[in-house]
Amino acid sequence: METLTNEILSQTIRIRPEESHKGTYGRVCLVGGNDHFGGAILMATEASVYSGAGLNTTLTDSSNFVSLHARMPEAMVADFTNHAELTDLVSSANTVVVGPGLGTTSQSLSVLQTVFDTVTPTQTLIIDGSAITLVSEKSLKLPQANLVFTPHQMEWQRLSGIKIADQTDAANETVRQQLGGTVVLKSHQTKIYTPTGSYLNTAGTPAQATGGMGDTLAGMIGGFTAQFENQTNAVLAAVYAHSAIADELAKTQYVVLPTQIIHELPRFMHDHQH
Ligand SMILES: NC(=O)C1=CN([C@@H]2O[C@H](COP(=O)(O)OP(=O)(O)OC[C@H]3O[C@@H](n4cnc5c(N)ncnc54)[C@H](OP(=O)(O)O)[C@@H]3O)[C@@H](O)[C@H]2O)[C@@H](O)CC1
Ligand SMILES: Nc1ncnc2c1ncn2[C@@H]1O[C@H](COP(=O)(O)OP(=O)(O)O)[C@@H](O)[C@H]1O
Ligand SMILES: [Mg+2]
Repeated sequence: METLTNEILSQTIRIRPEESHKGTYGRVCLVGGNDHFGGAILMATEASVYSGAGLNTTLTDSSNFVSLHARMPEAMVADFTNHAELTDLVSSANTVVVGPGLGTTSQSLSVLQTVFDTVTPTQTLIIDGSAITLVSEKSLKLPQANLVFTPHQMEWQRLSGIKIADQTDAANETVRQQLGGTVVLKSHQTKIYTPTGSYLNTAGTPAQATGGMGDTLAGMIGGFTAQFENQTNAVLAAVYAHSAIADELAKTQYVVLPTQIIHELPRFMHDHQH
C-alpha cells in the first residue's frame, strides 16, 4: 500500500488554461438532503463549488432550497422528487454525487433508484452516506459507471459484510473487485482501494471528527473528478487535500469545521497547482 504525499496535489491540480470557460471545469450534480439532513447536501454542494467545478446543480428536498440559495447562489437547485428534472440533470452531469443526507425512506430509495437507472458508463458516480446504506439494505443492483464509494467503517461493514474488526486490506480488496470501481474507506487513517492500487492517507486529525466532514469530502471528490482528467488521481487528491487543510487549521484550532475546510480550498488549490 502506497502512502499519499502532497505530490498527488501537484500531479492533479492543473493551472487553469487562459482559453477556458465554466464548461471546461465540469458539471456536478449532487443528490441528497431530505427534510432532516439538509446540512449534509449543503456542505457537499459548497465543497464542490469551492473545489472549482464549473457548474453545480443540487437535487434535494424543496425545504432546503432557501437555505441552499442563501449560502450558495452559485449552485442551481431542483426538487429530487421531480422525476423528469432528476433524470435530465443527472444525464447532463460529468460527475454525480448521491447520498449525503439522502435518508433511507421509500422516497430516498426511489430517488436513488432513478439515479442508478439514469447514469451511464462515461459518468463518475460517487456513492456516499445514506446511498451506501440503501444499496446494502435493499441489495440494489449497481449501475455501469465509474463508481466511487465513500463509506465510513460502519457503512463499509453494511456494504461489504466485513465486520469492522475484520476489515483487512485483503478482505477489502476482494469486495472492491466484486463491486467494481474505487472504495474510499474512511477512518482516522483513510484507505483508498482503486483498480490500479491501494493508498493510505496518513494526513488528517481528530479535530476533523465532527458531523458533515464526510459530506464535505464527497462534494470535494465531486468537484475534483468533474474537472481533473485522471479520475483516480482526482479522488486521491481530494482525500489528501481534505485532510491536509484540516492539519493546517488544527495547528491553532481544537476542532476544525467542515465549512472551514471548504473555505480554505481556493487558497490551498492555488498553492498546489502545477
Ligand atoms: N448536518 C447534516 O445534515 C448531517 C447529516 N448526515 C447524514 O446522515 C446520514 C446518516 O449518516 P451517519 O454516518 O450519521 O449514520 P450511520 O450510517 O448510521 O453511521 C453511524 C454509525 O456508524 C458507527 N461507526 C462505526 N465506525 C464509524 C466511523 N469510522 N465513522 C462514523 N461512524 C462509525 C457509529 O458508531 P458510534 O458513533 O455509535 O460509535 C454509528 O453507530 C447520512 O446520509 C449522512 O450524510 C451526517 O453526515 C451528519 C451531518
Ligand atoms: N480521528 C480522525 N482523524 C482523521 N480523520 C477523521 C477522524 N475522524 C473522522 N475523520 C474524517 O472525517 C470524515 C468523516 O466522514 P463521515 O463519518 O462520513 O462524516 P459525515 O457523514 O458526518 O459527514 C472522514 O473523511 C474521516 O476520515
Ligand atoms: Mg458520511
